[in-house]
Amino acid sequence: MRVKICGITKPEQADAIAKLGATALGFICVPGSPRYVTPQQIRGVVNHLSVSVDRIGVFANTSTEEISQIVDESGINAVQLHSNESPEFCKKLRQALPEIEIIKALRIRTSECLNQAHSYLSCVDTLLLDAYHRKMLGGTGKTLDWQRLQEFRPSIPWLLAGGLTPDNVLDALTLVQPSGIDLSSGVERRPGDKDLKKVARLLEKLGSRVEG
Ligand SMILES: O=C(O)c1ccccc1N[C@@H]1O[C@H](COP(=O)(O)O)[C@@H](O)[C@H]1O
Repeated sequence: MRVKICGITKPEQADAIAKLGATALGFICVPGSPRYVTPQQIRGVVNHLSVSVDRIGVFANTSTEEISQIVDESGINAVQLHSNESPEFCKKLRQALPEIEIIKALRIRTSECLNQAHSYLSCVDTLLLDAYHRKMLGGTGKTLDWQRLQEFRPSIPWLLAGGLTPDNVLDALTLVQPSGIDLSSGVERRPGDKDLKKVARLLEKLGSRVEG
């Protein structure tokens, strides 16, 4: 299982989290988020890494041109689209960045929102489910109704996000079978400042479920 720790801002925390066994680090490229980092800051973190992990940039309604430029400048190898990006936009981005993993986040307000997944299956590599919040795009700490996700088995890999913590992650995983999980506020002291003890506890709880 993939384990993504999102909202990284500090080079030394990124390297420590990767060494603890996380398989992906997430960087918020959404201005206005308290976890926002510039492409140069991401480059600083990526250059500081001593182990190999996926480096995922999180975007919200950003143009393909701007995403391509940030990919070049920062050294990320995956792009997470966390707003209202259409399947057509995802196809255009795939053409612009054929080597880059594209992850489409769906913010789930009602069970019907899960039906949107079908439209993205042929144009992205991975889906991500996050909880809907009226005012915030992400990093909300709000959980999804895992019971209602039991039948969610898309034909492409998917990540479960939304309010996961070291304390509730195993409860979530007894109900749903995602290909990976994504945590931000559940493993931090304050936005952008990760709590390494919480990350260690998370990875300890996951044990052999984490992919090698
Ligand atoms: O974290 C943010 O500030 C953020 C801003 C804009 C879009 C997405 C954002 N974060 C995403 O939120 C989920 C997890 O949040 P949490 O674990 O509930 O705190 C994750 O997918 C992040 O990439």
